[in-house]
Amino acid sequence: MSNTIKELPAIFMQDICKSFGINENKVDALKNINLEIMKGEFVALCGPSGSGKSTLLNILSGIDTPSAGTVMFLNNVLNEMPEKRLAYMRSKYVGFIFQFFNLIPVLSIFDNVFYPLVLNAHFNKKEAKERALHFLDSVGLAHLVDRKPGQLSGGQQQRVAIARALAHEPRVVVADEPTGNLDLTTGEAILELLMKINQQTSTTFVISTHSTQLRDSAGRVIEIKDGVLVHGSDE
Ligand SMILES: Nc1ncnc2c1ncn2[C@@H]1O[C@H](COP(=O)(O)OP(=O)(O)OP(=O)(O)O)[C@@H](O)[C@H]1O
Repeated sequence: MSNTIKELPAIFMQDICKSFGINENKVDALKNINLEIMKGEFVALCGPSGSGKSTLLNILSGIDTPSAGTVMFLNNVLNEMPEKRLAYMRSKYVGFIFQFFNLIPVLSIFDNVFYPLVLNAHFNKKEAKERALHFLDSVGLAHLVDRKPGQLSGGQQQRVAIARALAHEPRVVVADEPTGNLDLTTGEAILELLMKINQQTSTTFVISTHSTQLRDSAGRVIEIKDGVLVHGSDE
């Protein structure tokens, strides 16, 4: 008998369906999705506009709940979890990166990373300060911490968002078109940074993208079309 114990996936989805609206307005955004993503994977989620990428990311990270099926995140069943525990799971184990950065414009770069650590991840102020400075340094922004987001380039703002997403050392980073608002060269630099972090920390990355470069570099490509996985699923 083999002694090999199969590693549990970071994310497991079984027969996931998600519908929005009712009657003639009903949209079946996800149809019977089956998917496993292992710890440390770097996954690109590709598909045309409206194919269900954001919906899939929202469900696997506990932002939204499925209409049917089972979703497990780090061995916790998410679909019936009370919102309070879901919020705890998200703040502790997930880092989010968005297309439009979602930084708070009135706060400094430092405070954009520092406050979520104190308010959401419940670090004390000393540790939050050390972490904020360390992660801003690791994305090459130590010299800009006193600026406001509006005083940075798009690529620099996305680096702040990456530092914010990583500063609590999440198990999974979910990025919804992180290079979608950046020029090609800046997008490539951001992609390289994400891949470097993935290799150094074995944090799991799930990234929705239209970028061919990201698709070519990812460890695995999952393709979705009209709410159905057409490539890269577990069936
Ligand atoms: N809150 C909602 N209410 C109603 N319909 C929704 C909602 N969110 C998404 N949809 C619909 O679900 C389908 C999938 O949308 P989703 O945003 O997941 O696509 P996407 O692949 O991320 O698109 P894009 O690349 O343009 O961001 C679309 O038909 C969309 O109109």
